Amino acid sequence: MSKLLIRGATILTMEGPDAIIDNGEILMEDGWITHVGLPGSAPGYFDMDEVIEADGQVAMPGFINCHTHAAMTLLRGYADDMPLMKWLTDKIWPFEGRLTSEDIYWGTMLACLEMIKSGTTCFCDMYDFMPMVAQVVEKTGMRAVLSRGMIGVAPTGQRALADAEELVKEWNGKAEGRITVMLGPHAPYTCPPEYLDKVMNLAAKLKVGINIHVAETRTEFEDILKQYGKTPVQHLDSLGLFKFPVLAAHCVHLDQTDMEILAQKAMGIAYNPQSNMKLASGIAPVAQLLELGATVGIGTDGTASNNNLDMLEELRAGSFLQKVSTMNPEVLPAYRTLQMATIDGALCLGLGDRVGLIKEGMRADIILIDTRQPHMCPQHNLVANIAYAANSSDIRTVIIDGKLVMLDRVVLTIDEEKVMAEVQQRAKRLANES
Ligand SMILES: N[C@@H](CCSC[C@H]1O[C@@H](n2cnc3c(=O)[nH]cnc32)[C@H](O)[C@@H]1O)C(=O)O
Ligand SMILES: [Zn+2]
Repeated sequence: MSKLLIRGATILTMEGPDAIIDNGEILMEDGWITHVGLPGSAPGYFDMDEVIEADGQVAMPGFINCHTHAAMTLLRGYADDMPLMKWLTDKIWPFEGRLTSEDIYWGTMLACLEMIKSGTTCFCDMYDFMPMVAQVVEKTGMRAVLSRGMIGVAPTGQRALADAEELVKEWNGKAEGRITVMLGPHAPYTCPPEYLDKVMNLAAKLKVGINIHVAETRTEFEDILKQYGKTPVQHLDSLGLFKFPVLAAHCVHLDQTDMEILAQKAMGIAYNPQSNMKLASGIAPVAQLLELGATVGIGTDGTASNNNLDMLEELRAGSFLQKVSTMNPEVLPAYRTLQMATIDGALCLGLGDRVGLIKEGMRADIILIDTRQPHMCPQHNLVANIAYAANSSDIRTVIIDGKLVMLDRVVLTIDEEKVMAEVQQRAKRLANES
C-alpha cells in the first residue's frame, strides 16, 4: 500500500465556503483520500512513503478542464483572428487532414505538460487518433474523459463510429480507472439526424455518455433553425439526445426554452469563455443557466482558439465576463467560480462521485498552490486570492490519483525539453506542407 501525506497546508476542500482547514493534513492511501484533518491527526503517521511539507501552500482539488482538443497545441498560433466557420474550413480542417498519429501523440503530450503545470488534473478531450491520446494519458498520469470526434458529413463519418466503439472497448475504465470514454458527435451542423441516430444507438449499446458542441455561434443557431425549424438545443432534444448523459460544449446562443432544457436534461455544460471571445462567438448565458439549476463546468477549448490551457486564467475570464455581460458584479463570485472549475466540472463529466473535492472516499487529485507571492499578499480572502489573483506558475505540486505528477514545478512523468522540441519540429513540417 502506498501512503502519501501532505501536511502544513491550508486546505480548500471545496465542500463549502467555510470548509477551509488551516494547517491541515491530507492522507492518501492507494490513491484514495483516507483522512482530511488537523495536524498530527492522520493515522499511521510515521510509516508514510512520502511526506510533502506544504507550509504556505493551499491544497485544493485539481482543475477540471471540461472541453478541449488537446493535440491542437500543434495549431497554436497557426490561425488566429477569424470567425469559427471560416477558421474551421479554411485553416483548421486542412491542417488537421495532415496530422499523423505520432503528431497527435506529441501534441497531446505538450498539452498534458501544459495542463499539469497549470494545475489541471483532468481534461475532457474530443479529437482524432484517440488511442494515442489514451496512451499519453496513461503515461503522464493524468485523468481524462476521451471522445473520438465524429463528423457525420465527412467521408470519415462511418469510420469514426467504428473508431469510437473500439475506443470504448479498449480504453473505457483503463489507466487504473483514470480514463472514461464518451462518444463525440462534433456538432448539430456536422452531424445530420440520421447520423446522430447511429451515435445514440451506439451510446445505448455501450452505455456511455455523449460530448457535443452545441449552439456555439449565431450562424449555427440560424442555420439549424432554417434547416430543421428548431433551435440547436430543441433540435437535439427532439431527436432524443438528452435521454443520454450529455455534455454540451459552448451553449452560447440559447432561448429561454433551450436554457430550461439544458438545466433539466443535460449532464453538464462546458463554458469556454476565452474561445468564445476570441472567435467572437458570443457570451454563454451562464449566470441565467446557473439560476435555472444547470450544471456548468469550465473549458479552455483547443489552443488554436484560446491560445492556452490555463484554467486559472479561464475561470477568472469566465467570472468577469458574466459580471460585465449581466452588468451585475454579484454573479459568479469567486467561490462559485472555483466550484465550476472543480466539483461542478467533475459533475459535468459524470465523475462527481470520484473527484472535485478533498474529502475522504474521493480519489486524490490535488494541487498545491504557493501563496507566498507578492500578488497574493495580503491574505484577506484566500478564495478571492486564488480565483482573482493567482498565476498558474504559483502551482507547485500536482497529485493525480494519489500519485505525484509534479513536485515543486518539476513534472515527473514527462521529459519537458524533448516534448517541446518534437512539437516544434512537427508543427513546422505540418505548416510547410500546406
Ligand atoms: N477530423 C476528425 C474529427 C475531429 S473532432 C474535433 C474537431 O473539433 C474542431 N474544433 C476545435 N474547436 C472547435 C470549436 O470551438 N467549435 C467547433 N469545432 C471545433 C477541431 O478542430 C476538430 O476538427 C474526423 O475524422 O472527422
Ligand atoms: Zn471544441
